Amino acid sequence: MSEDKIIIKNLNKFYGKKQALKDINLSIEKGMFGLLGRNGAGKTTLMRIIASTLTYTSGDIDVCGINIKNVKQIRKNIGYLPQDFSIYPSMKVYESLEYLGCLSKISTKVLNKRIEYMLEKVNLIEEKNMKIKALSGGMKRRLGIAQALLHEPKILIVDEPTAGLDPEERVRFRNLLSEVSTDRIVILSTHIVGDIEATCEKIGILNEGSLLYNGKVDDLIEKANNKVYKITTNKNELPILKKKYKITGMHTSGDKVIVRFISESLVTDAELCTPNIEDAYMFYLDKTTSGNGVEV
Ligand SMILES: Nc1ncnc2c1ncn2[C@@H]1O[C@H](COP(=O)(O)OP(=O)(O)OP(=O)(O)O)[C@@H](O)[C@H]1O
Repeated sequence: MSEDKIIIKNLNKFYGKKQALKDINLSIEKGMFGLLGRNGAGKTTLMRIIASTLTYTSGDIDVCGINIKNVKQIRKNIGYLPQDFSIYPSMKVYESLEYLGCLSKISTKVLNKRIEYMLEKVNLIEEKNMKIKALSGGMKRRLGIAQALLHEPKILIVDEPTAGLDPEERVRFRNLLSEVSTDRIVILSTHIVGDIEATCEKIGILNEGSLLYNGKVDDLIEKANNKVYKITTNKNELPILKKKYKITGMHTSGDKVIVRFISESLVTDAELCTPNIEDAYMFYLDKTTSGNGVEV
């Protein structure tokens, strides 16, 4: 049903002469959807257009049965955590949510209950009287999720949320996103492949404004089957390997270097490995942008 989906048709976006999105066709359903791409691929542009904070040049978008032109209705249905989320540093956590809730015209009676509920959910109840400037980076991101969900939207859009977080906070944040995606659409935009692997069943890969891949993570990984190898070598041999293959990982141990790489043809003196999403992403990006094409 279109009430549960975001449907994007022939979407184009120009900034002056620069085309940031090229004829995007995409359908996003309930659950976590990962939007992956290099810096400048067009992720933020797409996120902001869906969140109705940026206009598009041509095409059409339907957000849970509402046309994108109906900005007021769209905003009621969307919670957005931008890449550069910031709020008055001298405000306290609870106070800031009260302030944002008032701006969203949530009645005071409902608002206090929602704030308590959201602070529990994002694990910030003990910090509710702390000033925002005293929060850690991870806490600030979690507060960002609380503010984005305060008006109970059907869709949550999160742009590059884990940059700069320590490993424990990153895992905690990812788990929070997975939890909130059980009853809504969550779009996670990132260039960190590990964030996607841990949370998303479906992904889209953007490159220079074009959607290169749209489908299941497992199907993408399948494409790199029998193409990922591991070899133990020494530092002198490294430049030769780098010239010959696409390197996806390197681990130094004393004089030895263990190199993980992609090869389309059989490499008899290296060990074949099970691909992970990072290998598959590198393989797919390389194939589809080198002009050789990839079997789909
Ligand atoms: N306001 C703007 N004016 C002109 N060009 C822009 C503007 N905003 C973005 N662009 C360009 O559009 C392209 C897509 O940018 P966008 O920020 O959407 O990419 P991104 O995938 O989110 O990158 P990042 O991961 O670095 O945030 C880039 O080439 C960028 O330079």
